[in-house]
Amino acid sequence: MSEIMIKICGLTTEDTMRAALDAGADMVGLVFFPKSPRHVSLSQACKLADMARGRAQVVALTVNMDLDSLSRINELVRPDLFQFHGSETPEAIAAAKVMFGKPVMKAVAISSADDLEEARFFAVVADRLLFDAKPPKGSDLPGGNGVSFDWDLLKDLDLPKPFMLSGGLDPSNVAEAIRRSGARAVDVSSGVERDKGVKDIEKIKAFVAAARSTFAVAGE
Ligand SMILES: O=C(O)c1ccccc1NCC(=O)[C@H](O)[C@H](O)COP(=O)(O)O
Repeated sequence: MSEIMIKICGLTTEDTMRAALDAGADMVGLVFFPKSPRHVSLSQACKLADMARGRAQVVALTVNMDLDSLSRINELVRPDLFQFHGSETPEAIAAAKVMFGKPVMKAVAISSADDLEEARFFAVVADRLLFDAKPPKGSDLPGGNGVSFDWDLLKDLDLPKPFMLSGGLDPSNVAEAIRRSGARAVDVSSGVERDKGVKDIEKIKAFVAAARSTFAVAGE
């Protein structure tokens, strides 16, 4: 496995999925949230997941979804892990983990050091945490808003589970974000798009290259 883990989230087309896989993404995210411009139907998701299987981990991203709907995604799409990006409780996350027997990642919205305390509750049940910025006021989306938070807050963070950094990353700032936060895993959506919900192949390649080269420089 690469030394920096890279997730490209919100892929909706075969071309952009192929670009993410060819660029060497470790994880690819499929969004199941109808309000999102990146929402995929179950049939689209099955096709995209089949392309990725064996090349990258397929992440099913959901927001406050009930167990029946999660089960349908699990059976049909067969993701490698679930990402919960809503206000799911630790109990709901634990229930899904037991039911599906798969790793789960919980998104935690950060705007100040106090928010990191919430992460400690989720670190008990989730396999990984994903730190994202709080959504701007009035946003319909709990994530994928292209907004960043103070990366320095994560420096020297002592948690029993690994974390992934997300929120407002792009090819031009991912290097600095990795250096300042100490993250060993990064996630991007808007920062590799040319329009809201429309991924850009060149930006995907540039993001993966920038994240990987940063780790090599930082590790010297
Ligand atoms: O991407 C979405 O549309 C989305 C919708 C609902 C919940 C979460 C969503 N995305 C979450 C992600 O994993 C994003 O990659 C993460 O929030 C970073 O997004 P961005 O700031 O746009 O890179």
